[in-house]
Amino acid sequence: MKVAYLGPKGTFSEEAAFRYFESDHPDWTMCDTIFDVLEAVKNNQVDQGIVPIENTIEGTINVTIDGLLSQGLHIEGELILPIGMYLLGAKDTKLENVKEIWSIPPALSQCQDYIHDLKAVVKHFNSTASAAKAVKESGRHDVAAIASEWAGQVFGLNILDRNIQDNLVNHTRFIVMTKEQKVNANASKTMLVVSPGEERPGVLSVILNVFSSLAINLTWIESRPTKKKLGTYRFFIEAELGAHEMNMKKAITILETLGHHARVLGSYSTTKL
Ligand SMILES: O=C(O)C(=O)C[C@]1(C(=O)O)C=C[C@@H](O)C=C1
Repeated sequence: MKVAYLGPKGTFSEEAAFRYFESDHPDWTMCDTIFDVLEAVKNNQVDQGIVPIENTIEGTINVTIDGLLSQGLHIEGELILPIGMYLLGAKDTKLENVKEIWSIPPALSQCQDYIHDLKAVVKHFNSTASAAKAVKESGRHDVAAIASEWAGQVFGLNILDRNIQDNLVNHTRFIVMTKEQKVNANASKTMLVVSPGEERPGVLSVILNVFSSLAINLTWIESRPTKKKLGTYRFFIEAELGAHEMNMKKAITILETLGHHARVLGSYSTTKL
């Protein structure tokens, strides 16, 4: 089995991948960007890919949910990983001399208060670990990376500060994706994307009522623009019920009867670490 994740060595995605597939011993493929992971699954270069979808502080990772649709992928599993952000610098770098902080945008957003207090400017990288690698290679003492403690060890950087995220309790939810949809009779959740049949007042509340009337609990909802016309959206809805369950099948049938388009993006269970 081949599995792709966001590299280089030392990313949070790597930790998520290693822990999720612990006993499977897959062949690993490291990709340069989150989108490249999605594309590797779509192009059959790998059997599965694991990518971040949501963080406690930063919220939704849009490249993931937009890419799920554009690449026609399915969700097979989910893992929730605790995240501690570390400020890492080259040997002899002093915290008071750090003027620039490098990392991937979701990681920078998770540490906004800290960066503001430090009055540092930010520079975007494709991952926390690629930022850590660049700090090491730069040889500079006025820059630091936000990354994991493990990335610090991989690239031989010193810890300037630890747990610098805005909220101490911080998690990122990762999803495991495949190209083909598989039926999972033990799934406890379903992710749907619902495109309203027509834009009219209260359309979202009509859609949500379908779930509440069947006593289906929703765990996540995100609206994303259709990218075709300003003010038009589709809704990602995650429900706490497997797609094989009678009530979930009913909900989908009712949504379709009401003229909405409902597509199952996956049905899966959660692994919380
Ligand atoms: O850059 C990494 O280390 C990643 O695995 C990506 C990512 C993300 O984009 O959310 C994953 C978990 C953390 O929330 C921060 C970064």
